[in-house]
Amino acid sequence: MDMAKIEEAVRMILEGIGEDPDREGLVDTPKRVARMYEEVFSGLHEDPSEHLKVQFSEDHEEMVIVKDIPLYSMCEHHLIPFYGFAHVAYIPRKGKITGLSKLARVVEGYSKRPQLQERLTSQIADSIMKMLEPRGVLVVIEAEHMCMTMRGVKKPGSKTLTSAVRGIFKSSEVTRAEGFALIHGNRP
Ligand SMILES: Nc1nc2c(ncn2[C@@H]2O[C@H](COP(=O)(O)OP(=O)(O)OP(=O)(O)O)[C@@H](O)[C@H]2O)c(=O)[nH]1
Ligand SMILES: [Zn+2]
Repeated sequence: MDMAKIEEAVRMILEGIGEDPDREGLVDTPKRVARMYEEVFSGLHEDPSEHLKVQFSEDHEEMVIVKDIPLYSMCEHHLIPFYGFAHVAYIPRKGKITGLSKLARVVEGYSKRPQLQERLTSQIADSIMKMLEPRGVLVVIEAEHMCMTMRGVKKPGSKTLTSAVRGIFKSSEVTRAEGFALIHGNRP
C-alpha cells in the first residue's frame, strides 16, 4: 500500500474541511489514518480462498454451519463501516471439509476491502464452492450500514440482510429452509 499517498490525501481532506492539519491534535492523524486503512483494507492484498486449502477428510456429508461470525467492512460508496454478522453453511461432498476458523478467515479476507454487502456475500459463497466443491453453500449476512445511520437517510437500527445460495441450497427448497432455520433459530 502507498502509505505516503494516503497521508497526503488525509492532509488534503483536513485542509478541505477547513481544519489546520498542523495543529497539535491533528499532526499525526494522516499517519494514523494510513495505518488504519492498511489494516481495514488488508484483504485487498490477499486471496482469501487460500485459507480453504486447509482440508481434512471426514465421513460427514451433513450440514456444517458457523454462525454469528462478527464482520466489519467498509462501504465502497462512502468509505464508512458496515458491520454485523455473517453465517456460513455448507454441505461437504466426499468428506472434504475445512477447518472451522478458515470459514471465518474467508469472511475476514473479503470484508477487509471497499465492499458492497451483496458482493461480499457472493464472494464468500463462490470461494467455498470453488475450493471445497461442496454439495452446496449458504451465506447470510446481516449488517448495519453507517452510511444509512449516521448520515444521509439516518435510519439507525435498520438492518440489511443478504443471502447467497449455491448448489443443493438452491435446488432443494427443504435444504434451504433447514439452513435458514438453523441460522436464525436461536436468534431473539
Ligand atoms: N446495494 C447496496 N447499496 C449500498 C451498500 N452500501 C451503501 N449502499 C448504498 O449506495 C447508495 C449510493 O447512493 P448515491 O445516491 O450515489 O449516494 P448518496 O447521495 O450518498 O446517497 P444517500 O445515502 O441516499 O444519501 C446509497 O443508497 C447507499 O445506501 C451496499 O452494500 N449495497
Ligand atoms: Zn455507503
